[in-house]
Amino acid sequence: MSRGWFAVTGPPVWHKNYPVAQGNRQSPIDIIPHQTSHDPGLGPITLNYDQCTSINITNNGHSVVVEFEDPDDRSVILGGPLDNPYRLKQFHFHWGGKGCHGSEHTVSGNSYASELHLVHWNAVKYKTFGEAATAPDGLAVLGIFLETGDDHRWLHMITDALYMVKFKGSVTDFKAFNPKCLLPSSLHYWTYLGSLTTPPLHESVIWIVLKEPIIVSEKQLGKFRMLLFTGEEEDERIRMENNFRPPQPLKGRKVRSSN
Ligand SMILES: NS(=O)(=O)c1ccc(C(=O)NCC(F)(F)F)cc1
Ligand SMILES: [Zn+2]
Repeated sequence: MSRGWFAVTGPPVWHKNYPVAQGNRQSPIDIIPHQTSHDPGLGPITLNYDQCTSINITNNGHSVVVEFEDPDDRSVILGGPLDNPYRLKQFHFHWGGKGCHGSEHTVSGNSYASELHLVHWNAVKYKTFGEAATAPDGLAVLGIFLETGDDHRWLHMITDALYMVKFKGSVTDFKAFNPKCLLPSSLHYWTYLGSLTTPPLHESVIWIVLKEPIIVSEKQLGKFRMLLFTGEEEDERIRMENNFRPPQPLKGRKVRSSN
């Protein structure tokens, strides 16, 4: 079947401009639960999001992103594999085409319908997000799988805003949204050292992937597919879908399990 636009301009050709695409700690990966090591020293993660300040929602041509104010430690992730608190910067999603799965990480070769990434940065050791994004312990991304089933009671707050950011480069206000409403009931996780999954693919991410997916409806997921990869001024309208990178070689890395 014809590989989509993202598959032609996307992952298979990234290594030409970003040789790190073939590096030793690339993401995503296939997580094989029984091959992960349970590390009793690995504590629980804590998400202090109650004082978070969301700013806007934007279509950056790769995904739809909700950005947060990060002038202080008002909203952080801490604990687990992290030595410092990491500040919430943004969250975004990856998804498939109609009926196709679209998560980035897979579990025993199985992919989920979609994957939510909450991106945090180490403001203790680095002065800016940009600096942290190039450091080996600069970022911590919390990955949450989305599985289709009933409507998610809060996801409509995001999907209702998507028509405002249909075109690449569009942005609209998105205040007072707390992503805590998008978490599953369990915070049990797998963790490993990896990278950004889109160019420049910096190997700067401590990945924390939750084991329990959240449930959203096919209808809600379908609204993400009305977004476009292309800008308002472009002739060709290319639907934003299948914006996920496939799993990358583990290269001997250990995946640890919280329990
Ligand atoms: N899909 S992901 O791995 O969570 C992911 C998270 C963040 C970024 C990002 O900020 N790129 C811009 C930067 F940092 F300047 F390179 C890209 C991908
Ligand atoms: Zn992502």
